[in-house]
Amino acid sequence: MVAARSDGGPADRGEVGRHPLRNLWRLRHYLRPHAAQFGWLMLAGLAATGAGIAVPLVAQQVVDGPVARRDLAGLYQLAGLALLVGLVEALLIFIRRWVQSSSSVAMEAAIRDDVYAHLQRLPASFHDRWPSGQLLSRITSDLSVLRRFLSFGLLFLVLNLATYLVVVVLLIRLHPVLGLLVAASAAPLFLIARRFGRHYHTASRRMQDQQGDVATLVEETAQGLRTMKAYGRGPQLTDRFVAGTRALHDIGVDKGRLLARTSARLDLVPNLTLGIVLVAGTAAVADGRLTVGQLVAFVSLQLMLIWPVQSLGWIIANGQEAATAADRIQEVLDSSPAIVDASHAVALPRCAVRGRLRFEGVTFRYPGTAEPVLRGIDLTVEPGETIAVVGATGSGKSTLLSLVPRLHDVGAGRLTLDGHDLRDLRLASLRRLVAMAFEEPTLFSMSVWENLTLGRPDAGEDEVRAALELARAEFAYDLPWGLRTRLGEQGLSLSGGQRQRLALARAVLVRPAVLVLDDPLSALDVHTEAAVESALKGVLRDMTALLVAHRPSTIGLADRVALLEGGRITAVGPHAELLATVPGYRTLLTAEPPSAPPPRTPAGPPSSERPVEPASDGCPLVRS
Ligand SMILES: Nc1ncnc2c1ncn2[C@@H]1O[C@H](COP(=O)(O)OP(=O)(O)OP(=O)(O)O)[C@@H](O)[C@H]1O
Repeated sequence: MVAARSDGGPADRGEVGRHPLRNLWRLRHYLRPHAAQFGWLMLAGLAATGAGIAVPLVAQQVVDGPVARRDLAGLYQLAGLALLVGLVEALLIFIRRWVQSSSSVAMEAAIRDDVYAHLQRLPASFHDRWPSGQLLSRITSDLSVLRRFLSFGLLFLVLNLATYLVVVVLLIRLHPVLGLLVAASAAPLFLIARRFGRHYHTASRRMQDQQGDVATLVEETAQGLRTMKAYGRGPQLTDRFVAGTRALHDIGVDKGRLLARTSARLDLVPNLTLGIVLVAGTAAVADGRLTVGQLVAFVSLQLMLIWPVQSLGWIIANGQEAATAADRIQEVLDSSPAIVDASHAVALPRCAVRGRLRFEGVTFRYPGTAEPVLRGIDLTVEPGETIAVVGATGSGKSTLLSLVPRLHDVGAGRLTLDGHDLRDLRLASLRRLVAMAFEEPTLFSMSVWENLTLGRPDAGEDEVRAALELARAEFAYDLPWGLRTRLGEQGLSLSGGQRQRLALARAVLVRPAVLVLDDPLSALDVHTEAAVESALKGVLRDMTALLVAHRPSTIGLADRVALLEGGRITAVGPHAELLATVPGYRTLLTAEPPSAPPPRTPAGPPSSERPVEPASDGCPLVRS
């Protein structure tokens, strides 16, 4: 089973039982556009219920009238009436179903669209914490649960309550004492239902969370299939999956048994009252206090309560699942998109931007972590200048770059473009001015053309061709359908280097004011890398660029280098100067060891006498 997390992610699962219906109620505005349709379907439902209730009353008239008097003509009349009532009921049920299917599906689609749009607004830090399987299960299965509740649960809750009330009133009118007895049977039903609702809410939350965890496992396995196969970890992953599905199975069985126990208890109540009514009713007929027709009507009406009571368990279960689904959906909708446009934010036209990028005392810490990753960063990238950010693994290079398109916001200090604090610019405008290419590029399962023009949907064929040439990505024309070729999920049908080149072409195509390149050439062979670099040189001349580089050849593209050590910039200057004057930089770029190696201990045992310890597979490991 996937472990629960407590970092503000999806597994902060302590909400169960506090206000079970609050979040369901908060979704009511989705009903508003369909209020008229719902009104009609409730009306049709109530009318159909009324027609159903009328049938026993007609039966009473038949028994006490034509049957008692042996009046065949009267019998035909009442039978015709009963038939008409039955037809009207069938027609109303058809209308209700017709209306309900379209409105509930429309509501489901509206909520789904909003959740998806919200997911796009949420910052990168949200997606860092939430497993995608949890999001997937919320946007698919939880919404289906809600739809089922809106189309069946809610409707039958209202119809069954209405049936119960009307029937009880009619029963009291037919025989006050027996009618009140039936009315009183609502008390144990209420207690059973309340207890069931509480337990079932907890069980459905566990079930729906577990479904999300299992979806995450499936998604991880699909994405990491190559790694899994390469390491032969299939059986271990299968074990994790089986444990997850077993947990799902166990919770499902618990839920099923809870529902079965409750249904049995709920069933017992109307059957017991029916038994009492039959005995007492027959005695009343014998005493002449009740006619045979009235008894037939009483029993028929009482039988009409069996289904509402029997279905009560299912309706509560459906309601609780919907409440849980609403909780889970609201958890996503309630996550605030921390990075949004300020009310005073302005848009900068591309032609008005020179591209002076300045970090002023920038500090950044990831949410939920104690230590800042970047501290007091001061760096200016002049218009048209290229700065390479160089640093050891984990020193904060990617984090630094991610602040430029505001994938994350600075904690302290500020980042400016031509003197404008980035937080004073409209996000859409900023992201048109800044283009980014990552080391691990994401391509979408759409055509190569659509992937390339993601940031410039209006780009013409010549511009796309130029961008592809610059990124040495002309191979795209040789794909089976050229640029119309649809890429597999995440572009995995291409090699790593091909993906990187397409992503680079995509970034360049935007003609940004600031180009941010997070080691985007790492997967290229030396010849392709050299070709891309020589082409990039020309492009970088016209724009401000910040690039993460590890290899001296890529660093060669930069006018200056900023050395990032432990989240601080410790040196800035031309590559040759840093190489000559900064030992830390030299160490990073050359094979030179960080400091003089410790002298070999003369007394140390020869290698053949070094301690040997067994590894987990039983083979010896030499500790050096
Ligand atoms: N989403 C995140 N949440 C919490 N910590 C993170 C997150 N992303 C990165 N970090 C931490 O921030 C630090 C800097 O990471 P970053 O990816 O910026 O380093 P880097 O210099 O780009 O490394 P590399 O050269 O290996 O790509 C690391 O210690 C990393 O563990």
